[in-house]
Parts: sequence; structure tokens; C-alpha cells
Amino acid sequence: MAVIPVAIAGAPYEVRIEAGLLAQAGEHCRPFLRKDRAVVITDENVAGHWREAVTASFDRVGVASDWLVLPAGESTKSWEQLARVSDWLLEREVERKDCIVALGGGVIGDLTGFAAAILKRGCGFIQIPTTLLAQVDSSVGGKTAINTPAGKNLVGAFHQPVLVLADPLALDTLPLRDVRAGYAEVVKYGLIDDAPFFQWCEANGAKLLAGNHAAREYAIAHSVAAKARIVAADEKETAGVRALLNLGHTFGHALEAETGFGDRLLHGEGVALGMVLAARFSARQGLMSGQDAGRVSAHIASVGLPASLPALGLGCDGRRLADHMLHDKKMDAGMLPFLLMRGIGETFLAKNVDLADVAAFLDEELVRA
Ligand SMILES: NC(=O)c1ccc[n+]([C@@H]2O[C@H](COP(=O)([O-])OP(=O)(O)OC[C@H]3O[C@@H](n4cnc5c(N)ncnc54)[C@H](O)[C@@H]3O)[C@@H](O)[C@H]2O)c1
Ligand SMILES: O=C(O)C(=O)C[C@@H](O)[C@H](O)[C@H](O)COP(=O)(O)O
Ligand SMILES: [Zn+2]
Repeated sequence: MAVIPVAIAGAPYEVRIEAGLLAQAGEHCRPFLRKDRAVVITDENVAGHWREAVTASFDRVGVASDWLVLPAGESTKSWEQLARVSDWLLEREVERKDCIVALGGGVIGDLTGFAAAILKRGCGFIQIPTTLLAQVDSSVGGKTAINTPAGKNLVGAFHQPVLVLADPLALDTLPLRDVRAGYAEVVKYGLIDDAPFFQWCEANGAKLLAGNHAAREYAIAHSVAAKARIVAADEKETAGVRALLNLGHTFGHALEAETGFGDRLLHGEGVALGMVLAARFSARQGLMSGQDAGRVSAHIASVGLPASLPALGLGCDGRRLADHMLHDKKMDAGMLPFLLMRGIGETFLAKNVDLADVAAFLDEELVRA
């Protein structure tokens, strides 16, 4: 088993990664549970595949599990579902020192984590991520949130889990489209500050997507180690370090907002296209070579992720996309710091980007052949 410590000051925890962990979830969670009853929040797809195995593992350690099964998909990260989860937990008299189990992808993790953050001003929670995206990114670091009509993740809290259990076998039941979307966040770590890992992705990405277990396990452990290092250095995104994890997200979140936070564009797909746009914008500003920007778009396209804007069929202009960015949480006194690149593995936070330039760039990209 790979065990990766997340050294958050005052709230350290472990990410355990091993094939078969879902079927042993009860055994791993038991030391964190104070009662012989556990509450589990999940979605209908995950429940369909994994409820039985996880329930059996809790039964084996004498813990009865009580399940709330939510609708699947991004629209579940909403005020409505937050209220539903909170009321359900209150009905079950969950106490501050109890640990709520989040079993699912980033949607379930972000929503449950936020409910745990605000319930009784803060309860414990355990992340059991079942998508590639959640295993390599969202289950680690304590960002929790819901979306609102104004935009992505606009209401949330930093609230760390007490334990993360990542089982690569969970990905065997995950649709390929969702594996691909999660892969975008894997590639992100290479682009941020790890050129050799981007090279590894170029060589092994197709194998990972085709279901190769060794490639998946390597990518999960490598990504979690990268994320753990970054969030331990800057838990609340105040030191300009954690913001690097937002590479591709300013573009990506604007595209998610424009497409309505649904199946038309998944979060990871928006991030993939967002990273291509960040690379191309960096090249246009003379920061990154056209050759490196080409490598980014070529790899994203080669694995079947969106790499160009016209394919989305948006029907809006660059100004409208740039307007979504005004809600970005990085906004600072009217300026939007942007994650740009000087090369592969050389991402930095640029504080002098003019949104009018971004809008003009997007106008060009929207009609690019
Ligand atoms: N908190 C963070 O740091 C962070 C980081 C990255 C992304 N996110 C958020 O994560 C969300 C996206 O997460 P996601 O891509 O995991 O989406 P998701 O949670 O919607 O899961 C994707 C789909 O896979 C299904 N599913 C999950 N596990 C499965 C399994 N093992 N087998 C079969 N089906 C399964 C789900 O039901 C859903 O239909 C976005 O809201 C994004 O903003 C948060
Ligand atoms: O953990 C982080 O920090 C990240 O930025 C990870 C991102 O992949 C994730 O999508 C995050 O939720 C985006 O952060 P936000 O603050 O822009 O909502
Ligand atoms: Zn993300």
C-alpha cells in the first residue's frame, strides 16, 4: 500500500492508495468512527457499483452503514442538495466528532466536505474517491464547495478530511469519458512544475486510459504526492503556491459556466481545454515557445480530450467568456491573476494580464480552424 502523508499544520492526514481498498473501507475507517453506525453519502452510479462491497466491509467491523444516495452529476453541487445533505445528517444526529463518509467523485467529495465543514460548525469527514479526478486531486487538500448561479465553487470552505482511501480498482467501473476527464488533472501536475512527469504522460497516457493498472497506480501516487506537497506549503491559497493548481481553471470554469455545469462539458474536459488555452495564450504573449504550446495541445488532443474551442459550438464571444472570469476567486482588487507558462513544467502566476487581451485572444480561438 502506498501511504502519502498530507502535512497540513494542525490537521495532518494520510492518503492510502491500494487496489482493493474499497472492499476494506470498513476496516480502514473503523479507528476514525466513535460509534457502531456510519453515515455514507454517495451518488446513484457509485451506489450501483460499490454499495454492496462497502456495506459488507463496514458490517465486518460491526458498523451499520446508513446511506444517502444523491443524483449523479455536477448539478448536485447545489444549494438544494447541500440543504438535503445537511438536514439528513441532522436527522441522524451526527455529532462534531463523528466522521461522515464521502464515497464518490469530486461532486460528492466537494458537497459532502462542505456539509461537514458547516454542520455544527465542523464535523469530521473521510474521503473515499471513486473517480480518477477525485483520487488524484479533489479528495486531497480540503477545498470543498458548491456551485451557484453566479459560477463555479463560489460558496465553500477549506475543510480537511481525516483520511483518504483511494482504490484504483474503483476506476474499472468508471466510464472512459470520466477517466479521461480525470486524466486532465494528472497532466496538470506535469505542466505545473514537473516536465519529466509530463513526458511520462506523453509516453503512458494512452496506456493509462486503456485501463493499465500499473500506469494508473503510478499516476495516482505521483499526483497525490504533488498535490500533498503543494497544499501543505499553502493550505489556504494565500502564498501564491496553491494557486498553481488552478492552471487551466480560469478558462475552464468560464467554459463550464457558459455550458451550464452539466454533461456538455465535464470539469476535467474544461480544465484540459483551459490548459491548452493557457499555453496558447502564454505563447501569444511571447512567454512560452510555440513548440511547447503545441506539445500541450497535441497531447491533450491525442488522448481524446477537447483541445479547441470551435468544437464546443458555444455561440458566444470572447468578452462573454471573459465576463465569467470576473467571478473567479483569485480576483484581487479588480485584477485577475492568471496561471501562465514559460515552458512545460514552468507555470507561474501572472499578475498583469489584461482581461481585454484575454477576450481578444478568445475571439481568435473561437474561429480558429
Ligand atoms: N476540491 C477540489 O480540490 C477539486 C479538485 C478538482 C475537481 N473538483 C471538482 O470535482 C468535480 C468533478 O469530479 P468528478 O470528475 O469526479 O465528477 P463526478 O463526481 O460527477 O463523477 C463523474 C461521474 O462518474 C460517476 N462515478 C463515480 N465513481 C464511479 C465509479 N467508480 N464507477 C462508475 N461511475 C462512477 C459519477 O456518478 C458521475 O456520473 C467538479 O465539481 C470539480 O469542480 C474539486
Ligand atoms: O486544490 C486546489 O487548490 C485546486 O485548485 C484544484 C482544482 O483542480 C479544483 O478544480 C479546485 O476546486 C479549483 O479551485 P477553485 O478555488 O478555483 O474553485
Ligand atoms: Zn480542477
